[in-house]
Amino acid sequence: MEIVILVVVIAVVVLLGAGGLVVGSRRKKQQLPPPPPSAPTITKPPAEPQVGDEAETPREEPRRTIEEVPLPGGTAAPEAPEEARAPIAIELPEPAAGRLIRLRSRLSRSQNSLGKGLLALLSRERLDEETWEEIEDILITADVGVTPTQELVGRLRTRVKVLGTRTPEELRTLLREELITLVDPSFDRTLRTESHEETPAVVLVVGVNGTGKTTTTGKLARVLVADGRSVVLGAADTFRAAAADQLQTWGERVGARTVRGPEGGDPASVAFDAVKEGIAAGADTVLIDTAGRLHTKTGLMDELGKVKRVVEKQGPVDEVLLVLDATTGQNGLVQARVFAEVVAITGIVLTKLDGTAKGGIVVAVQRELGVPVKLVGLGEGADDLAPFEPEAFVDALIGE
Ligand SMILES: Nc1nc2c(ncn2[C@@H]2O[C@H](COP(=O)(O)OP(=O)(O)OP(=O)(O)O)[C@@H](O)[C@H]2O)c(=O)[nH]1
Repeated sequence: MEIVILVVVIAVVVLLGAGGLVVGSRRKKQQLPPPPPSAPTITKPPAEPQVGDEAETPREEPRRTIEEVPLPGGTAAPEAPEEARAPIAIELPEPAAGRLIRLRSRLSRSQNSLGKGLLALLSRERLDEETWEEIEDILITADVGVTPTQELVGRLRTRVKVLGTRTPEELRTLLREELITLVDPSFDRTLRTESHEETPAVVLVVGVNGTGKTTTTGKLARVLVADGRSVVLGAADTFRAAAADQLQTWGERVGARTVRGPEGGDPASVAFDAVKEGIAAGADTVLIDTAGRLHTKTGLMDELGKVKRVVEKQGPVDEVLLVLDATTGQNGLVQARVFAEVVAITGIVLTKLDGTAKGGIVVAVQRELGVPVKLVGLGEGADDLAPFEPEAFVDALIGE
Protein backbone atom coordinates (compact mmCIF):
# COMPACT_ATOMS: atom_id res chain seq x y z
CA MET A 1 0.00 0.00 0.00
CA GLU A 2 2.78 2.37 0.96
CA ILE A 3 4.47 1.51 -2.31
CA VAL A 4 1.28 2.31 -4.22
CA ILE A 5 0.97 5.71 -2.45
CA LEU A 6 4.66 6.45 -3.23
CA VAL A 7 4.17 5.64 -6.93
CA VAL A 8 1.07 7.88 -7.11
CA VAL A 9 2.95 10.79 -5.41
CA ILE A 10 5.90 10.43 -7.83
CA ALA A 11 3.53 10.33 -10.80
CA VAL A 12 1.75 13.51 -9.62
CA VAL A 13 5.10 15.30 -9.10
CA VAL A 14 6.35 14.28 -12.57
CA LEU A 15 3.10 15.42 -14.20
CA LEU A 16 3.15 18.81 -12.43
CA GLY A 17 6.83 19.31 -13.34
CA ALA A 18 6.19 18.59 -17.03
CA GLY A 19 3.20 20.95 -17.05
CA GLY A 20 5.30 23.67 -15.48
CA LEU A 21 7.95 23.24 -18.14
CA VAL A 22 5.42 23.58 -20.92
CA VAL A 23 3.87 26.65 -19.32
CA GLY A 24 7.35 28.05 -18.68
CA SER A 25 8.33 27.48 -22.24
CA ARG A 26 5.11 29.09 -23.48
CA ARG A 27 5.80 32.03 -21.20
CA LYS A 28 9.29 32.29 -22.59
CA LYS A 29 7.91 32.36 -26.13
CA GLN A 30 5.43 35.04 -25.18
CA GLN A 31 8.26 37.15 -23.76
CA LEU A 32 10.06 37.28 -27.15
CA PRO A 33 9.27 40.53 -28.92
CA PRO A 34 7.03 39.88 -31.86
CA PRO A 35 8.64 40.48 -35.22
CA PRO A 36 8.09 43.98 -36.58
CA PRO A 37 5.13 44.21 -38.93
CA SER A 38 7.54 44.43 -41.80
CA ALA A 39 11.26 43.99 -41.52
CA PRO A 40 12.93 46.27 -44.07
CA THR A 41 16.65 45.84 -44.41
CA ILE A 42 17.45 49.13 -46.01
CA THR A 43 18.16 52.47 -44.37
CA LYS A 44 17.08 54.65 -47.22
CA PRO A 45 13.97 54.04 -49.21
CA PRO A 46 15.19 51.74 -51.94
CA ALA A 47 16.33 53.56 -55.02
CA GLU A 48 13.38 54.19 -57.25
CA PRO A 49 12.97 51.11 -59.42
CA GLN A 50 13.68 51.53 -63.08
CA VAL A 51 12.12 49.83 -66.02
CA GLY A 52 13.91 46.54 -66.52
CA ASP A 53 15.65 46.53 -63.12
CA GLU A 54 16.18 43.16 -61.54
CA ALA A 55 14.12 42.62 -58.41
CA GLU A 56 17.07 42.61 -56.06
CA THR A 57 18.45 44.89 -53.38
CA PRO A 58 20.83 47.39 -54.90
CA ARG A 59 24.37 46.39 -53.95
CA GLU A 60 25.41 49.76 -52.62
CA GLU A 61 22.47 50.20 -50.22
CA PRO A 62 23.62 50.10 -46.57
CA ARG A 63 21.85 47.54 -44.36
CA ARG A 64 19.43 48.76 -41.72
CA THR A 65 20.45 48.09 -38.14
CA ILE A 66 18.07 46.54 -35.57
CA GLU A 67 17.85 49.82 -33.56
CA GLU A 68 16.21 51.54 -36.47
CA VAL A 69 13.35 49.05 -36.76
CA PRO A 70 10.20 50.60 -35.23
CA LEU A 71 8.99 48.60 -32.23
CA PRO A 72 5.31 47.70 -32.03
CA GLY A 73 3.43 50.25 -29.99
CA GLY A 74 6.49 52.40 -29.68
CA THR A 75 6.97 55.78 -31.22
CA ALA A 76 7.86 55.76 -34.85
CA ALA A 77 11.57 55.61 -35.56
CA PRO A 78 12.95 59.00 -36.49
CA GLU A 79 13.12 59.69 -40.19
CA ALA A 80 16.46 58.90 -41.75
CA PRO A 81 18.48 62.08 -41.88
CA GLU A 82 18.00 64.01 -45.10
CA GLU A 83 21.62 63.67 -46.13
CA ALA A 84 21.39 59.85 -46.04
CA ARG A 85 18.91 60.13 -48.92
CA ALA A 86 20.94 62.53 -50.95
CA PRO A 87 21.52 61.21 -54.45
CA ILE A 88 25.07 60.92 -55.78
CA ALA A 89 26.52 64.28 -56.62
CA ILE A 90 25.49 65.21 -60.12
CA GLU A 91 28.20 66.69 -62.27
CA LEU A 92 27.50 69.51 -64.65
CA PRO A 93 29.94 69.17 -67.52
CA GLU A 94 31.12 72.16 -69.48
CA PRO A 95 29.24 72.94 -72.68
CA ALA A 96 30.65 71.10 -75.67
CA ALA A 97 31.02 74.06 -78.04
CA GLY A 98 34.65 74.76 -78.84
CA ARG A 99 35.81 71.56 -77.17
CA LEU A 100 37.83 70.53 -80.20
CA ILE A 101 39.89 73.68 -79.80
CA ARG A 102 40.48 72.88 -76.14
CA LEU A 103 41.48 69.33 -77.04
CA ARG A 104 43.61 70.42 -79.98
CA SER A 105 46.89 69.65 -78.28
CA ARG A 106 45.89 65.95 -78.08
CA LEU A 107 45.14 65.95 -81.75
CA SER A 108 48.26 67.77 -82.84
CA ARG A 109 50.41 65.49 -80.69
CA SER A 110 49.07 62.36 -82.34
CA GLN A 111 48.90 63.83 -85.84
CA ASN A 112 52.31 65.48 -85.73
CA SER A 113 53.79 63.39 -88.51
CA LEU A 114 50.99 64.25 -90.89
CA GLY A 115 50.89 68.04 -90.69
CA LYS A 116 54.53 68.67 -89.89
CA GLY A 117 55.68 66.17 -92.51
CA LEU A 118 53.62 67.83 -95.22
CA LEU A 119 54.84 71.31 -94.29
CA ALA A 120 58.46 70.17 -94.22
CA LEU A 121 58.17 68.71 -97.71
CA LEU A 122 56.41 71.80 -99.07
CA SER A 123 59.18 73.99 -97.68
CA ARG A 124 61.87 72.26 -99.75
CA GLU A 125 63.96 74.32 -102.13
CA ARG A 126 62.51 72.50 -105.15
CA LEU A 127 59.05 70.94 -105.36
CA ASP A 128 59.96 68.18 -107.82
CA GLU A 129 58.13 64.99 -108.77
CA GLU A 130 59.80 63.07 -105.95
CA THR A 131 58.66 65.59 -103.36
CA TRP A 132 55.06 65.42 -104.57
CA GLU A 133 55.24 61.63 -104.37
CA GLU A 134 56.48 61.87 -100.81
CA ILE A 135 53.58 64.16 -100.00
CA GLU A 136 51.24 61.53 -101.44
CA ASP A 137 52.89 58.83 -99.33
CA ILE A 138 52.41 60.82 -96.14
CA LEU A 139 48.71 61.31 -96.86
CA ILE A 140 48.17 57.66 -97.77
CA THR A 141 50.04 56.50 -94.67
CA ALA A 142 47.70 58.69 -92.62
CA ASP A 143 44.72 56.72 -94.02
CA VAL A 144 43.37 59.57 -96.15
CA GLY A 145 42.76 57.09 -98.97
CA VAL A 146 44.21 56.97 -102.48
CA THR A 147 41.59 58.95 -104.41
CA PRO A 148 41.29 61.84 -101.94
CA THR A 149 45.10 61.99 -101.74
CA GLN A 150 45.45 62.25 -105.50
CA GLU A 151 42.78 64.94 -105.58
CA LEU A 152 44.52 67.00 -102.93
CA VAL A 153 47.98 66.70 -104.44
CA GLY A 154 46.62 67.48 -107.93
CA ARG A 155 44.90 70.65 -106.74
CA LEU A 156 47.84 71.76 -104.63
CA ARG A 157 50.31 71.26 -107.49
CA THR A 158 48.16 73.29 -109.85
CA ARG A 159 47.70 76.13 -107.41
CA VAL A 160 51.38 76.28 -106.49
CA LYS A 161 52.24 76.42 -110.19
CA VAL A 162 49.58 78.95 -111.17
CA LEU A 163 50.10 81.23 -108.20
CA GLY A 164 53.86 80.79 -108.17
CA THR A 165 53.58 80.31 -104.40
CA ARG A 166 56.92 79.84 -102.72
CA THR A 167 57.03 81.26 -99.21
CA PRO A 168 56.40 78.74 -96.41
CA GLU A 169 53.59 80.89 -95.10
CA GLU A 170 51.78 80.95 -98.45
CA LEU A 171 52.29 77.21 -98.92
CA ARG A 172 50.93 76.58 -95.46
CA THR A 173 47.82 78.62 -96.28
CA LEU A 174 47.26 76.65 -99.48
CA LEU A 175 47.74 73.32 -97.72
CA ARG A 176 45.30 74.38 -95.01
CA GLU A 177 42.65 75.33 -97.56
CA GLU A 178 43.06 72.09 -99.48
CA LEU A 179 42.90 69.94 -96.34
CA ILE A 180 39.73 71.74 -95.23
CA THR A 181 38.20 71.11 -98.67
CA LEU A 182 39.10 67.44 -98.31
CA VAL A 183 37.48 67.21 -94.87
CA ASP A 184 34.44 68.87 -96.47
CA PRO A 185 32.95 71.73 -94.45
CA SER A 186 29.74 71.56 -96.51
CA PHE A 187 28.46 68.55 -94.53
CA ASP A 188 25.73 69.27 -92.00
CA ARG A 189 27.25 68.03 -88.74
CA THR A 190 24.39 69.04 -86.46
CA LEU A 191 23.33 66.31 -84.04
CA ARG A 192 19.57 65.90 -84.21
CA THR A 193 18.80 65.66 -80.52
CA GLU A 194 15.89 68.11 -80.19
CA SER A 195 12.68 66.51 -78.97
CA HIS A 196 9.57 66.38 -81.12
CA GLU A 197 6.18 67.61 -80.00
CA GLU A 198 5.17 64.35 -78.33
CA THR A 199 8.31 62.26 -78.30
CA PRO A 200 11.97 62.65 -77.43
CA ALA A 201 14.66 62.58 -80.09
CA VAL A 202 16.04 59.07 -80.39
CA VAL A 203 19.70 58.41 -81.10
CA LEU A 204 20.90 54.88 -81.82
CA VAL A 205 24.59 54.31 -81.16
CA VAL A 206 25.89 51.41 -83.22
CA GLY A 207 29.30 49.89 -83.79
CA VAL A 208 31.49 46.93 -83.04
CA ASN A 209 32.16 46.22 -79.36
CA GLY A 210 35.45 47.62 -78.20
CA THR A 211 35.33 50.66 -80.49
CA GLY A 212 34.26 52.83 -77.56
CA LYS A 213 30.51 52.64 -78.17
CA THR A 214 29.37 52.55 -74.55
CA THR A 215 31.90 55.17 -73.51
CA THR A 216 30.76 57.38 -76.38
CA THR A 217 27.10 57.00 -75.39
CA GLY A 218 28.00 58.04 -71.84
CA LYS A 219 30.11 60.97 -73.02
CA LEU A 220 27.37 62.06 -75.39
CA ALA A 221 24.89 62.08 -72.50
CA ARG A 222 27.26 64.51 -70.78
CA VAL A 223 27.47 66.70 -73.87
CA LEU A 224 23.68 66.86 -74.07
CA VAL A 225 23.19 67.49 -70.35
CA ALA A 226 25.83 70.23 -70.54
CA ASP A 227 23.76 71.78 -73.32
CA GLY A 228 20.67 71.75 -71.11
CA ARG A 229 18.96 68.60 -72.38
CA SER A 230 17.33 65.90 -70.28
CA VAL A 231 18.47 62.44 -71.29
CA VAL A 232 17.35 58.82 -70.85
CA LEU A 233 19.84 56.07 -71.64
CA GLY A 234 18.91 52.66 -73.04
CA ALA A 235 21.39 49.86 -72.38
CA ALA A 236 20.37 47.73 -75.35
CA ASP A 237 23.81 46.13 -75.49
CA THR A 238 22.58 43.21 -73.44
CA PHE A 239 25.48 41.01 -74.50
CA ARG A 240 27.64 42.03 -71.56
CA ALA A 241 26.10 42.99 -68.20
CA ALA A 242 29.19 45.09 -67.48
CA ALA A 243 28.35 47.29 -70.47
CA ALA A 244 24.97 48.14 -68.92
CA ASP A 245 26.64 48.82 -65.54
CA GLN A 246 29.15 51.04 -67.29
CA LEU A 247 26.41 53.00 -69.03
CA GLN A 248 24.38 53.32 -65.86
CA THR A 249 27.40 54.78 -64.06
CA TRP A 250 27.85 57.34 -66.84
CA GLY A 251 24.16 58.20 -66.54
CA GLU A 252 24.18 58.53 -62.76
CA ARG A 253 27.02 61.01 -62.93
CA VAL A 254 24.88 63.45 -64.88
CA GLY A 255 21.48 62.51 -63.50
CA ALA A 256 20.32 60.56 -66.55
CA ARG A 257 18.19 57.49 -65.96
CA THR A 258 19.30 54.21 -67.54
CA VAL A 259 16.82 51.64 -68.76
CA ARG A 260 18.28 48.16 -68.85
CA GLY A 261 17.21 44.56 -69.21
CA PRO A 262 18.52 41.17 -68.17
CA GLU A 263 21.87 40.02 -69.53
CA GLY A 264 21.31 38.29 -72.85
CA GLY A 265 17.80 39.75 -73.06
CA ASP A 266 16.17 41.17 -76.17
CA PRO A 267 17.92 44.45 -77.14
CA ALA A 268 14.83 45.64 -79.02
CA SER A 269 12.70 45.33 -75.91
CA VAL A 270 15.19 47.40 -73.88
CA ALA A 271 15.25 50.01 -76.65
CA PHE A 272 11.44 50.09 -76.68
CA ASP A 273 11.29 50.50 -72.91
CA ALA A 274 13.90 53.25 -73.01
CA VAL A 275 11.86 55.27 -75.49
CA LYS A 276 8.70 54.61 -73.49
CA GLU A 277 10.48 55.87 -70.39
CA GLY A 278 11.76 58.89 -72.34
CA ILE A 279 8.20 59.74 -73.39
CA ALA A 280 6.84 59.24 -69.85
CA ALA A 281 9.59 61.38 -68.35
CA GLY A 282 9.22 64.08 -71.02
CA ALA A 283 12.92 63.74 -71.82
CA ASP A 284 14.54 65.62 -74.69
CA THR A 285 16.71 62.79 -75.93
CA VAL A 286 16.93 59.01 -75.62
CA LEU A 287 20.37 57.55 -76.33
CA ILE A 288 20.40 53.84 -77.07
CA ASP A 289 23.63 51.85 -76.84
CA THR A 290 23.17 48.82 -79.09
CA ALA A 291 25.14 45.60 -79.32
CA GLY A 292 27.32 45.28 -82.39
CA ARG A 293 28.58 41.77 -82.59
CA LEU A 294 29.66 41.10 -86.10
CA HIS A 295 29.25 37.31 -86.02
CA THR A 296 27.26 37.36 -89.17
CA LYS A 297 25.85 40.17 -91.19
CA THR A 298 22.42 38.56 -91.07
CA GLY A 299 22.53 38.43 -87.27
CA LEU A 300 23.50 42.06 -87.08
CA MET A 301 20.91 43.03 -89.63
CA ASP A 302 18.20 41.18 -87.74
CA GLU A 303 19.17 42.72 -84.42
CA LEU A 304 19.68 46.33 -85.50
CA GLY A 305 16.77 46.22 -87.90
CA LYS A 306 14.51 44.97 -85.12
CA VAL A 307 15.74 47.59 -82.64
CA LYS A 308 15.03 50.35 -85.16
CA ARG A 309 11.61 48.99 -86.15
CA VAL A 310 10.54 48.55 -82.56
CA VAL A 311 11.69 52.05 -81.58
CA GLU A 312 9.85 53.50 -84.57
CA LYS A 313 6.57 52.17 -83.20
CA GLN A 314 6.74 55.07 -80.75
CA GLY A 315 8.45 57.75 -82.76
CA PRO A 316 11.14 58.42 -85.33
CA VAL A 317 14.80 57.52 -84.94
CA ASP A 318 16.60 60.83 -85.41
CA GLU A 319 20.22 59.78 -85.52
CA VAL A 320 22.07 56.55 -86.11
CA LEU A 321 25.64 57.19 -85.02
CA LEU A 322 28.28 54.71 -86.09
CA VAL A 323 31.20 54.50 -83.67
CA LEU A 324 34.53 53.64 -85.30
CA ASP A 325 37.90 53.21 -83.66
CA ALA A 326 40.34 55.43 -85.58
CA THR A 327 43.27 53.21 -84.64
CA THR A 328 41.89 50.28 -86.64
CA GLY A 329 42.42 52.04 -89.98
CA GLN A 330 41.17 50.09 -92.97
CA ASN A 331 39.41 47.62 -90.68
CA GLY A 332 37.23 50.50 -89.56
CA LEU A 333 36.25 51.12 -93.16
CA VAL A 334 35.22 47.48 -93.57
CA GLN A 335 33.04 47.76 -90.45
CA ALA A 336 31.57 51.01 -91.74
CA ARG A 337 30.57 49.32 -95.00
CA VAL A 338 28.84 46.43 -93.20
CA PHE A 339 26.91 48.68 -90.82
CA ALA A 340 25.89 51.03 -93.61
CA GLU A 341 24.34 48.09 -95.48
CA VAL A 342 22.36 47.13 -92.40
CA VAL A 343 21.08 50.48 -91.17
CA ALA A 344 21.00 54.05 -92.51
CA ILE A 345 23.90 55.77 -90.74
CA THR A 346 23.42 59.52 -90.21
CA GLY A 347 26.72 60.36 -88.54
CA ILE A 348 30.09 58.93 -87.59
CA VAL A 349 31.86 59.11 -84.25
CA LEU A 350 35.60 58.53 -84.61
CA THR A 351 37.06 57.47 -81.29
CA LYS A 352 40.66 57.19 -80.09
CA LEU A 353 41.92 59.86 -82.48
CA ASP A 354 44.30 60.79 -79.67
CA GLY A 355 46.02 57.43 -80.08
CA THR A 356 46.78 57.35 -83.78
CA ALA A 357 48.71 59.35 -86.34
CA LYS A 358 46.15 58.31 -88.94
CA GLY A 359 43.74 61.22 -88.73
CA GLY A 360 43.18 60.90 -92.47
CA ILE A 361 40.57 58.25 -91.65
CA VAL A 362 38.16 61.19 -91.15
CA VAL A 363 38.33 61.86 -94.87
CA ALA A 364 38.27 58.22 -95.91
CA VAL A 365 35.26 57.23 -93.85
CA GLN A 366 33.18 60.24 -94.90
CA ARG A 367 33.91 59.38 -98.53
CA GLU A 368 33.10 55.74 -97.95
CA LEU A 369 29.70 56.35 -96.38
CA GLY A 370 28.80 59.79 -97.69
CA VAL A 371 27.91 60.84 -94.13
CA PRO A 372 29.81 63.27 -91.91
CA VAL A 373 32.00 62.69 -88.90
CA LYS A 374 29.96 64.46 -86.24
CA LEU A 375 31.97 63.72 -83.10
CA VAL A 376 35.52 62.70 -82.30
CA GLY A 377 36.87 60.93 -79.22
CA LEU A 378 40.15 62.36 -78.00
CA GLY A 379 40.80 60.50 -74.78
CA GLU A 380 39.36 58.36 -72.03
CA GLY A 381 38.30 61.31 -69.88
CA ALA A 382 34.60 62.02 -69.35
CA ASP A 383 34.66 65.18 -71.45
CA ASP A 384 37.03 64.01 -74.16
CA LEU A 385 34.35 63.83 -76.82
CA ALA A 386 34.13 66.85 -79.10
CA PRO A 387 31.85 67.99 -81.89
CA PHE A 388 33.87 67.74 -85.08
CA GLU A 389 34.85 71.02 -86.73
CA PRO A 390 36.84 70.80 -90.01
CA GLU A 391 38.80 74.05 -89.52
CA ALA A 392 39.83 73.30 -85.94
CA PHE A 393 40.76 69.76 -86.97
CA VAL A 394 42.99 70.92 -89.83
CA ASP A 395 44.56 73.63 -87.67
CA ALA A 396 45.45 70.94 -85.17
CA LEU A 397 47.02 68.88 -87.94
CA ILE A 398 49.30 71.57 -89.29
CA GLY A 399 49.72 73.68 -86.17
CA GLU A 400 49.06 77.41 -86.06
N1 LIG B 1 42.25 56.89 -75.82
C1 LIG B 1 40.93 56.79 -76.00
N2 LIG B 1 40.28 55.73 -75.48
C2 LIG B 1 38.95 55.64 -75.69
C3 LIG B 1 38.24 56.61 -76.43
N3 LIG B 1 36.93 56.22 -76.47
C4 LIG B 1 36.85 55.06 -75.78
N4 LIG B 1 38.04 54.70 -75.30
C5 LIG B 1 38.38 53.51 -74.51
O1 LIG B 1 38.11 52.34 -75.28
C6 LIG B 1 37.80 51.26 -74.42
C7 LIG B 1 36.55 50.54 -74.93
O2 LIG B 1 35.45 51.38 -74.75
P1 LIG B 1 33.95 50.82 -74.55
O3 LIG B 1 33.08 52.01 -74.52
O4 LIG B 1 33.86 49.87 -73.42
O5 LIG B 1 33.75 50.02 -75.89
P2 LIG B 1 32.42 49.37 -76.44
O6 LIG B 1 32.48 49.54 -77.89
O7 LIG B 1 31.21 49.88 -75.79
O8 LIG B 1 32.62 47.87 -76.05
P3 LIG B 1 31.70 47.00 -75.06
O9 LIG B 1 31.72 47.72 -73.73
O10 LIG B 1 32.39 45.68 -75.03
O11 LIG B 1 30.35 46.97 -75.67
C8 LIG B 1 37.65 51.86 -73.04
O12 LIG B 1 38.82 51.61 -72.31
C9 LIG B 1 37.52 53.35 -73.30
O13 LIG B 1 37.98 54.14 -72.24
C10 LIG B 1 38.97 57.72 -76.98
O14 LIG B 1 38.46 58.60 -77.65
N5 LIG B 1 40.32 57.75 -76.73
